[in-house]
Amino acid sequence: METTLTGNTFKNFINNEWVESHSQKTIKSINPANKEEVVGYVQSSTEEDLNHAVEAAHHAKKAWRKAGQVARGQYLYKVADILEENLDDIAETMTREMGKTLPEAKGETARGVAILRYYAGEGMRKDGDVIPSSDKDALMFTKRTPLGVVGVITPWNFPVAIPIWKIAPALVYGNTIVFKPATEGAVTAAKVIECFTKAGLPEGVLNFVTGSGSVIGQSLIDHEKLDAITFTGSETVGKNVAKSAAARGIKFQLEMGGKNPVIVADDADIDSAVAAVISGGLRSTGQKCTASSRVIVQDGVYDYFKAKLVDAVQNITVGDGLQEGIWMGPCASESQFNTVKGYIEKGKAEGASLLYGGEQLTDEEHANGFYMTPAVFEEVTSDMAIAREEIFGPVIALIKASSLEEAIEVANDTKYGLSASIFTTNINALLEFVDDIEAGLVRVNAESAGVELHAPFGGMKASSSGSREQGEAAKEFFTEIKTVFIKGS
Ligand SMILES: NC(=O)C1=CN([C@@H]2O[C@H](COP(=O)(O)OP(=O)(O)OC[C@H]3O[C@@H](n4cnc5c(N)ncnc54)[C@H](OP(=O)(O)O)[C@@H]3O)[C@@H](O)[C@H]2O)C=CC1
Ligand SMILES: O=C(O)CCC(=O)C(=O)O
Repeated sequence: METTLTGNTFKNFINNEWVESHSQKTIKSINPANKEEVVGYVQSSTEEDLNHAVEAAHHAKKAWRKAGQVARGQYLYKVADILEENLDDIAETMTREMGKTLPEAKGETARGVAILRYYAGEGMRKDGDVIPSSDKDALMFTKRTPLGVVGVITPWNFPVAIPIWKIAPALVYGNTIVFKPATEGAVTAAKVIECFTKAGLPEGVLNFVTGSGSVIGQSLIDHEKLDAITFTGSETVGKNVAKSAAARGIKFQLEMGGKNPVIVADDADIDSAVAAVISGGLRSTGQKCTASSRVIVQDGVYDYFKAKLVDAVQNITVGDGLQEGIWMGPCASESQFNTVKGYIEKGKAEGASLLYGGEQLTDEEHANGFYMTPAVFEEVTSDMAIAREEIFGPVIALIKASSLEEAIEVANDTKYGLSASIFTTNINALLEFVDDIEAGLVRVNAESAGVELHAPFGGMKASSSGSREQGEAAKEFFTEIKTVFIKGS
């Protein structure tokens, strides 16, 4: 990739220029597979940098709104092509920066390309409806209008897909942006932003500022010229984002944690259920908000399912995600590794039984990385921390249930409600599940993770702020509706 960015130091992008922070300081991003390796340096930005970015977005908003939806969509087609040309480099950077395996990183980057093309197409779709007026001589219609300057705060676990599924709809519907990525994924994010910049967006339309969440993130939300904020990350930070945004009366959208259940009924296809729990629970080292973390198994198949699951988990290869043959990479950071380790200890202390894994790998090949073997607990009860709190790591908790009703009750016994899945061949059971489960994503004979870019994405209860992202749902957040009534004089 051409270096509008210098070497492995990545700058902020403000008003169409790559600029250093006023702090003259950078933050080091390291490889979780090998902590000795520096992936790059990003700017440790100040409030002053952030203010420049918001001012730039504010000045650009009128012209961008007036550019029209069709023209805005055309930019996104260009970005998609540029991202596709740079897919290998960006995917490799993602693997080196946050640890997911290269095939997963390539898949995610390709998904970013597809999301861009989907929203590019939105450029040519309707932006309002004609509604018959009770006055026969009048014309009444709705017209969608952008919110203005939108703040985008994203996590590190999908450093390409999540920023794109927020930025692409925000842009096509006419908003300008200040984007603050997770520090842990900021080098990858800078490379994604470079694809946008190469498409020739007008000055100030897309601004990129890296730095500490508590400084840059909070100042962004509190900025008087910010018109809306979209956030994905932890529940703790999300709640604070909501409080600050509500205090200022701006629109906000939050996607936060999950404690996603998978029910395995007595009549399930056990091989499919095992494969789905492994993929849903352990892909990306369990670091997905949609990850399967509680597996509620009916007692008729419990022992058979458990034996097959443990057998399959034992075969998982853990290592550097850039290497062929590695199925699961390291935890994304030392702090994430310590969090997971803490939950393994808590699980044991609270009386759950560790069937397999949960061990730090310290041999020569793994000594420099944040590697943990995938863990499977049994005898887990709903009151234990490992059954209640989002771990965001490779930990599966098995819970036994004696009936479908009990399984659904246990599944719903959580403050979260993002994704839930059931494995059954009984139509009545699946219909009951679809009806009774408290989750935004309801999956039958499919893993709890896995998101379709053109379908609404989001959760119930503490998982989201009630709104949905992606597909057509994005339009609801990134626009407001004007109802226009016109009568000739
Ligand atoms: N739902 C999901 O998809 C995700 C859930 N999580 C959950 O959160 C836990 C912790 O992960 P973590 O990365 O620390 O998540 P955070 O919620 O801390 O980070 C998410 C984003 O918010 C930013 N941020 C941090 N503090 C503030 C603040 N006060 N105001 C505004 N923005 C802020 C972060 O910046 P910075 O990186 O600079 O701190 C990052 O860009 C995980 O273990 C997991 O349970 C995490 C990631 C994704
Ligand atoms: O399951 C997925 O593909 C997306 C999950 C997600 O959005 C997240 O973990 O933040």
